[in-house]
Amino acid sequence: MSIQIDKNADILTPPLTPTGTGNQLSRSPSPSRPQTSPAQNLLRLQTILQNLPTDLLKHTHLSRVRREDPNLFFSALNDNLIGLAPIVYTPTVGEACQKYSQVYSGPEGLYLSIDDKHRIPELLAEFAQTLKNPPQILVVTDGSRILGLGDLGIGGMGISVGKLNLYVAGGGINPHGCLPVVLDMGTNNETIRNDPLYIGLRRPRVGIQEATELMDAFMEAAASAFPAAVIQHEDFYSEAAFDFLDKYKGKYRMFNDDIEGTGSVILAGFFAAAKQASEASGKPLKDHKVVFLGGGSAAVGVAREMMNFFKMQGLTEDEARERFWLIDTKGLITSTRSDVVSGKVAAHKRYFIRSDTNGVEYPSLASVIEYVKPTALVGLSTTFGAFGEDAVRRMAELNEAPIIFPLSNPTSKCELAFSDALDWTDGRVLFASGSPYDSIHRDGRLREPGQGNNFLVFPGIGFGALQSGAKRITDGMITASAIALSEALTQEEKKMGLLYPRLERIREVSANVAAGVVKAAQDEGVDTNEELRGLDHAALVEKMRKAQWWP
Ligand SMILES: NC(=O)C1=CN([C@@H]2O[C@H](COP(=O)(O)OP(=O)(O)OC[C@H]3O[C@@H](n4cnc5c(N)ncnc54)[C@H](O)[C@@H]3O)[C@@H](O)[C@H]2O)C=CC1
Ligand SMILES: CC(=O)C(=O)O
Ligand SMILES: [Mg+2]
Repeated sequence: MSIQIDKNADILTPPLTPTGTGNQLSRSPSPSRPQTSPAQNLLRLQTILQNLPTDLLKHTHLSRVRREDPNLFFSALNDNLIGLAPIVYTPTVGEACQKYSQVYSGPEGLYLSIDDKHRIPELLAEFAQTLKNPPQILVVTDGSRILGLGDLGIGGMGISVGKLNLYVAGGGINPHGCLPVVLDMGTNNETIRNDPLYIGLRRPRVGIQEATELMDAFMEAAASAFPAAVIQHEDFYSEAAFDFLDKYKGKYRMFNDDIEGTGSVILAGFFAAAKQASEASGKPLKDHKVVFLGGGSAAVGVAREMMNFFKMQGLTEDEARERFWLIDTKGLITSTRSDVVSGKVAAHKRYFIRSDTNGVEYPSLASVIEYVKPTALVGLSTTFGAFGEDAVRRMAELNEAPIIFPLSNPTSKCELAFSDALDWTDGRVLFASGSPYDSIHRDGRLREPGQGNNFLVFPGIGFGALQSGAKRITDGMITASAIALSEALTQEEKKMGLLYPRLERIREVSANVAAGVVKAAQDEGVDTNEELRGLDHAALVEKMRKAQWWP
């Protein structure tokens, strides 16, 4: 398959109208068309959504609305983000990616094929000419690890679109500056490959060498065609994710959302949770012990970023690393495990290998909990229900306020449901999941689950990088995004014991995150926007708020 360019829908939304407002609502009404007001359109859309029987149908209907009338789509999202985020994003976006070819109704972004790897610059230059506005944010995936659902091939386009929906709704990026991209490198998922409706390449996924050739060409051509844009890498399988991040981070204005965005959001939630847990136990913050179920891009990215928590408590790097225990399908990652001894263990796991287990192996979560006696459990294992009743009850015996973050997406892959977490810990759990759960009334009190999902930071990271004109997205900018998110909690939210700010305030929170990112870019000397220099946090937040796009 070659590049697909739809000149009317080549970017998340249709092109701008001649009046430059980019939406249908502002067009002069045609005498032959019935009149309808924006308020009526919004009410009509809400009514239609209420009457559609499944979340997938709501998702596909909303996708169509976004392409036809972005102003209406983003009005609806802003009006009810809590209700619609689970439809346009996780969990429903997972099903939409799985069934992408079955419900496909037209191009939503840029589809590039491995077959075209030798003419990527030419294709991107041609594509750039069709755009009325240069893209500001590109979200690119190869579809190889979509949420916890595995290789979905070209269906990965759905996740690029979903992320950009939240860039607009949550971060205030102009939708006409959003470009979703999927790189079609084949797929190892035989079910979708054999589906007669599949619209991607019907062949096994290419190896890492060929994938890197396409990525090299894409990164170079995208940075050249859209020099001001931020490029977000999304849902690459873990080995590729780390390889690409290491290779491009120092060269292009890019970041990896699963490694760095997730690292940031979980560091922020852990600041709040560890403080509450230590207040309950009387134990120092530096004594927290964190067990991860999972050793992929998300787990290693989060553990790496959470090292900053312990360094801030005065620990050295080696001491901070000692606070983490990572479990993968073969058990606790130890220096004596056979794949480690033979050198076969994936490179990204090596940093967290435990070499203090005296030759004893810990093959299961239960055995690691007994050995470590952790204060926190983090799930990034793609395994539904992996935090079972015994493990959770044991965490509640060991801790006054156990920290349990089942973060795998979508809900069908989540390690622990919120209701079970409350039941099995007598309500003492400090909880955050990757996909949303409803609040629960318990013991006369409303318990609100945290949503530890990178959507709380990536819009601010991208927006801050854009506004500061950052040449690169540094580690310091990522950590600053986490600190800004944790500091965005209001007194009332803290009093309620929340780990994250409420979603209703996402625009304000994203402006705070972006301001933190801008300041870090300035401190690290990678910013180019001189106008923002010398401003304090409040003034930067004000600048970010004013720069946000509204429907
Ligand atoms: N909440 C959030 O914001 C985010 C959540 N995630 C979620 O994290 C999950 C993992 O993503 P990646 O690390 O990129 O995937 P991955 O597939 O590379 O990693 C999964 C890891 O879990 C391990 N694993 C699988 N089953 C296991 C089991 N039963 N017991 C112990 N370990 C097991 C595997 O060995 C592997 O190390 C996905 O579900 C994804 O949706 C990813 C990014 C952000
Ligand atoms: C949230 C996200 O980025 C993921 O689950 O992959
Ligand atoms: Mg992701």
